[in-house]
Amino acid sequence: MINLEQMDLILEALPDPAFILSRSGKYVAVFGGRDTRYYHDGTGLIGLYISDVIKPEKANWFLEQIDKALESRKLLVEEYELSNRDVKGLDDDGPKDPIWFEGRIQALSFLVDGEEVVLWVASNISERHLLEGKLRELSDTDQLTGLFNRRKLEHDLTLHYESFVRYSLPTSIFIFDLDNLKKINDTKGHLAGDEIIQAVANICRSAIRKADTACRFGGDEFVIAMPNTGLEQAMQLAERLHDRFRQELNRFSVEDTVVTASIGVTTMMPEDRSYEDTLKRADRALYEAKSMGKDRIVPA
Ligand SMILES: Nc1nc2c(ncn2[C@@H]2O[C@H](COP(=O)(O)OP(=O)(O)OP(=O)(O)O)[C@@H](O)[C@H]2O)c(=O)[nH]1
Repeated sequence: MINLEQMDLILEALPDPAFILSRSGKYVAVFGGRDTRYYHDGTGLIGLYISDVIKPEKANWFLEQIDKALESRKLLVEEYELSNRDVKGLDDDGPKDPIWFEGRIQALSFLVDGEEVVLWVASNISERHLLEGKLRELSDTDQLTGLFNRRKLEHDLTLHYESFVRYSLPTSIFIFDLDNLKKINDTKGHLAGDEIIQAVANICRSAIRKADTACRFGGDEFVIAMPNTGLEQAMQLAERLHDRFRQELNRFSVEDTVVTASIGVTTMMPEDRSYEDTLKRADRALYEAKSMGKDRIVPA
């Protein structure tokens, strides 16, 4: 049998800190989480209230989670970021960078000073969080150019289409395809072609706003999605981009062959049943630009 003294030692040896918190946010007790490579010592918080030590917005979030766990009586699992600078009264020993925590919050079946309480176990998941972020970035990114890939474009367009349906916020789209890349590949080699594709990506990156999604759609085809942008404004941006391609891709010319871009431009319209309809219209405009002799912009 484990005696009370041993129970205390077990609680102190818990790898992750376990807080007992009251409904009003009082730190009633803190156990475990003693390794300063992972955690700051939380014992100085005992007797204080969350709202005394954490800024109001974050403190409110903590209080809401306590409420939720007390109401549901079920295990609540939440991820959050916190640094020792966010919490008054913690000492400097412990990780310097903000920590990502997974909080596991469970209502307890007794009162402390007449108040309901929860057990809040806070596990440091910073490494996992970082890895997840890197994986997300990799799965959204085109390797050659660093632009977004088709998967990310489709994700963003789904959200933009919802905004369009709900709030009539228009999203415009360019779809463009390089002209004559095959000739450069065939005469100067595939690496020269890669360099052109990268140069195009750099131009796109420097021309777009933060909210826009520039994506390599495949091969020598690119798409830019611009939320909150109508057709007229999109046409102006397309002209500007097209001019820059003309100026900056000139240096890759081979004999009389110049790499240019054919661009189809459109915007979401009420008859579009999904973002795919918008993309298809832009693609038809691109096809028209190609068949009219390339190196031009066609709106649809
Ligand atoms: N170097 C390089 N070439 C690529 C890459 N992806 C696609 N291409 C080439 O891009 C060309 C695309 O085909 P097309 O669009 O028919 O070729 P194009 O000469 O641009 O023809 P037009 O669009 O009609 O002007 C093919 O030659 C592909 O091999 C890539 O990642 N690197």
